[in-house]
Amino acid sequence: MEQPLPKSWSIHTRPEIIAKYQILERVGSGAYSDVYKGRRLSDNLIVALKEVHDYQSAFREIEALQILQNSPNIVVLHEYFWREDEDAVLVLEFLRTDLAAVITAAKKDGGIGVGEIKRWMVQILCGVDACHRNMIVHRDLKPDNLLVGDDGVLKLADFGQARILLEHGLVDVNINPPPYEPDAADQEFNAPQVGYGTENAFQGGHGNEEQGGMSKEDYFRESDELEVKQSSDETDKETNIHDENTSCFATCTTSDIEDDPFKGSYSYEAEGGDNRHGALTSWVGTRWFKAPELLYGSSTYGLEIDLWSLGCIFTELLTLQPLFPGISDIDQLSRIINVLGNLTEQVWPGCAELSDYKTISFNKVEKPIGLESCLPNRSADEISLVQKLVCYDPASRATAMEMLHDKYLNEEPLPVPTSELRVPLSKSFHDEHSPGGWYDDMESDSDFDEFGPLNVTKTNNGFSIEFP
Ligand SMILES: Nc1ncnc2c1ncn2[C@@H]1O[C@H](COP(=O)(O)OP(=O)(O)OP(=O)(O)O)[C@@H](O)[C@H]1O
Repeated sequence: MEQPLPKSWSIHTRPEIIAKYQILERVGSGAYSDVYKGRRLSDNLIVALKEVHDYQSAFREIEALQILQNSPNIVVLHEYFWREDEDAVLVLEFLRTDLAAVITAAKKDGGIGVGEIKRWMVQILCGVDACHRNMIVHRDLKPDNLLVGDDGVLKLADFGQARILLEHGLVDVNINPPPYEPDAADQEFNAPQVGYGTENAFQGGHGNEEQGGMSKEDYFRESDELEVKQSSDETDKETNIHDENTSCFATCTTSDIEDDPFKGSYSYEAEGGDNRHGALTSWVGTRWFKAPELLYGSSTYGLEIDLWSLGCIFTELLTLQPLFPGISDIDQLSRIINVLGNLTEQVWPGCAELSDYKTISFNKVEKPIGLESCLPNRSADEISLVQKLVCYDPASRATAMEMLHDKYLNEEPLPVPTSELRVPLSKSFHDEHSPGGWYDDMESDSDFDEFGPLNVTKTNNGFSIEFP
């Protein structure tokens, strides 16, 4: 009988991984992961090895990527390694840079041409459309999570916060067969199998953005039907805040001011397991790209939160500046209100039902500055494109599919071919995309990283680690 592999505490000592991959330098880390460049020993293919230290994040990323594998603008998951009590390691296609680096480089290079902007937008929209057709809400769209290859192809990545709002079969039973057969142990959560998933596992076919058109109404109605209300208002001490930049007074609860940095960016615990029909947490996403319904604590949001983020990303492509660079959740809302005006039932019927609507109130903004002021020197079509996404009422936001048909993207100057996109040679460390700068400063979980690549060899007693 085959002996089970010994459990290891680091990617460098995982026999099943080092048997297939040479682990090269660490190329990035996030709140719950470390990412290494790797080389597949069988054919020298360069890959990214993403070691995910959080169970739920790993679960969600694998599940979403399995469904989206046929989509050209979604990062390829070659295979994954996951055994009980160990971190999951995802083997992803390696993409050298990202849209944040493109924007940073463009600041030095005198901007991005309109044809280039349009090609970036089309690629982002194709990726988001693929997600939304499969009822996957990404929940953390931002330039850093839009990876770019040397050939200019852009791919959505970092699905650690993604949620599937419907069972796959409900979208279209014929075109979206379940990507895997969970074994008995996994059925409770309908989880990706803990074990090894390989490219072969994907051959059964998955949701494809080129198939299975749904009307916008169906697309969103099905999402709406799943929305579940959660009343989790916690009464807290009232405080007045004055935002210097926006001259906007807010009355709110103290819980927001003593902003837990994690609240602004990540939390999975609030949702528990993978209860697709349960309430959703509003503690997702990165603040600058966060839709107002999330900032007001909604637990009943849908795919539209991604559309708001898209509007913020598109504005940044057009102006090379973040649209709403808030320094706390209250500051974030205050900036939005200064631009769009006060949030009322007139502009968004039903907004008073948002869980924090009554606990956060802003003084009346007599003259909102309007999105056009945030897009100086941009055309009316460009402003209108952003306005279709950055609007209060989620139901009014244009879908990714509708945006792909937008006049702006289909008229001269047309999107340039991907091969003509200027791709920066290296990935800059773009602090401006780190709200508060806190997560770039976070220490890595990997104890080896400070020492660079290590020589790890198997001995009779375990492993020998040689520091260079
Ligand atoms: N496929 C890839 N190819 C190259 N680099 C990658 C790849 N995936 C991730 N990275 C790098 O690793 C970093 C962290 O990855 P990712 O954002 O997926 O992890 P995360 O823990 O979910 O991060 P975050 O805290 O930003 O949500 C990325 O910013 C990127 O620099």
